[in-house]
Formats: sequence, structure tokens, C-alpha cells
Amino acid sequence: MGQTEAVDVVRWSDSPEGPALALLDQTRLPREEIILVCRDVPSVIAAIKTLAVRGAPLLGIAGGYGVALAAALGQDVPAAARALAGARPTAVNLARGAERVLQAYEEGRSALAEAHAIAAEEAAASVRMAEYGLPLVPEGGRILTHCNAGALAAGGDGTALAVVVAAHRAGRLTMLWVDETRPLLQGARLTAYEAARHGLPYTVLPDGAAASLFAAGEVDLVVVGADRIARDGSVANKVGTYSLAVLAHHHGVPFVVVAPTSTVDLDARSGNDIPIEQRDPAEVTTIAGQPAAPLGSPVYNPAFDVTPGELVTAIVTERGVIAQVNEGSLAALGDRLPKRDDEGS
Ligand SMILES: CSC[C@H]1O[C@H](OP(=O)(O)O)[C@H](O)[C@@H]1O
Repeated sequence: MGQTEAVDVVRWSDSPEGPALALLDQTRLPREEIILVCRDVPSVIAAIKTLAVRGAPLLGIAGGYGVALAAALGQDVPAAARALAGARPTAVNLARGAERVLQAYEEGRSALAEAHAIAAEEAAASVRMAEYGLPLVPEGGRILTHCNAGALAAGGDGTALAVVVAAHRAGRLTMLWVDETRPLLQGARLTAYEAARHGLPYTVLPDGAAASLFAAGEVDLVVVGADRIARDGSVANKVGTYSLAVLAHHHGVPFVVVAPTSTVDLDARSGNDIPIEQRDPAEVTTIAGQPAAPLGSPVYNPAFDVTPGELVTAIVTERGVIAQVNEGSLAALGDRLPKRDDEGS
């Protein structure tokens, strides 16, 4: 598959049938490119819960458009914002995007214009993160990534994957190692799909094979996204990220998180304050609808884990690179971060 135009991941539609949110259904990828048309808020919430639309910054965009849809339909907009914000707990972007569009609506401004503004800001942030992140990639870089932090998870070319694509365009990428990312396979299904579209050199691997790549000296850099970053630099990201951070630390490999400031939550003092989504056991005990474990097996299925800031080499944001990840450096972004509830606008 050669490089083609960017995928239309989330798009507002003012069709004769009325307002709608058109989503590329990520549960169908890579096999089918199916557009899911959401004409009401419950269908947007269902798309978020089933990960038809997913990824922290993209959830902020979808949450904002969901509130704009409620406004366009003349529905109870505050109730819609609350329901959308509660669809998934870990990515702070979702609640933040819904709240931001609700505030615009309550102030008499265009809800749709505010939702469009969120989408535009995340696309611009992706470009800046790629620029700031590129210098961190060594010549001939062999980069390991986990889950999907590309255009299917954020605006533009994404967050972590935007840095990888920039490295490829600069002739600096030798290999992108793609963790398949059990249980929902966002790596194998989505990152590989995006890597193929960009013409990147990539290899998919079982999550459990990453350690042997480090041991063989085949990884020069780990680059991942984030769902919420706490004030002390703790990073919540797809489950399995923490083990990569420990491996990277053990093997002396830089571990870089790429995330827009819309993912930084100064209200969360540490990783303990980040809610970790627990998902359906069937995601673990079935594969392609077939049993992969005895019926009724007890399951532990957290969608995310938390990497402490001391294992993070750098956080690349659209406002610069945080090289010393700690409470002071994150708070230093404070004046330019989305305002906290108790700080007023
Ligand atoms: C650019 S943020 C992407 C982030 O979101 C993913 O989670 P999910 O697929 O459950 O939405 C994963 O943690 C990615 O790193």
C-alpha cells in the first residue's frame, strides 16, 4: 500500500439528513475502511466506548463535536457533555473537550466553531510535536512504539507517530518496531496500517518479544503517546507501556513520550490520581469471537498503566521538550496549560 492522502478520521457533516459526526470506524481496520455516521449523542458515546474512535487527543475532538451535535439537535447540552465526558475515564482530553465546547455554548458562542477549533489546534500541535521530537531521533534510528498514537489517535499525523513520520521523511528511520498491543491490537491493526500508508519500514511484534529486541541492541529509542500526564510527570498510557519504560531504563535506551498539553492534567498530583479504565474481560478471553480461555475465567484487563516520571527521558509537547520530567517542569507549563477548574479562565 503506497502513501496516500490523510485518512478522514473524524468529520462534521451538515448533510440534508441533518447534522452528523462521520467517524472512520477503527474497529473495522485494517480490513475495511467503514465510515460510521453518528446522528445523535448516544451513538457518539457508543463509538467512544467501543473504540470506533479512540486516542486521547482524538477523544477530545470527538467529545467536543458530540457536544456540538447536541447543540445542533436542540438537545440538553449540559447533559450531553456530562455523558460524553463519562464515556471513558482515563484520557483527560475527552472531558476537557466536552467541557470546553459546553462552556462556549453556555457563553452564547458557536459550539461547532469551538469543536472545529479543538480539531485545528490538535492538528497544529501534531506538526509542532513532530518538529520538536525529530532532533531526538538518532541517524539510522530504530524506534519501538506501543499501541497507536498516529492520525487515528490525534490530529494531523498524530503524536508519537508524527515524530516517527518526520524521522522517516528526514531519512533518519531505519526501523519502526510496532508492538501488536494486546488485547485490542491497536499496534498491529492501526499503527501498522498507518505505517504502511506512509511507506515506513516497520515490523510488527508480539508485546512479549520487545524485551529480546532490547537485549539484542535493536532499539535506539522508545516513542509512545499518552492518555493523561500528571503534575509529577507520571504518564498514563496503554497497558504495557510501563514495562517498556523499565526495559528502556535497564538497557539505557531513551524513553520519550509525545503528547500535546491538552493531555497534561495538573489537577492530577501523581499517577495515583489518574483513573485507570478497566475493560470487558471478553477482550482478553476471546479472539475473533472464539474462546481464548475457559468460559468464566477471572480476568484483569486494565486499559492503561502508569509510568513514573523518573523513567521518562523526555516529554515532547507542542510547546517544547520537557527534558527533566518532574513536578517543577510540568508545572512550568502551567501558565500555558488549559486552566484548572479552580484557576478561572
Ligand atoms: C495519542 S494518544 C494515543 C493513546 O491512546 C490509546 O489508548 P486507546 O487506544 O485505548 O484510546 C493509547 O494509550 C495511545 O497511546
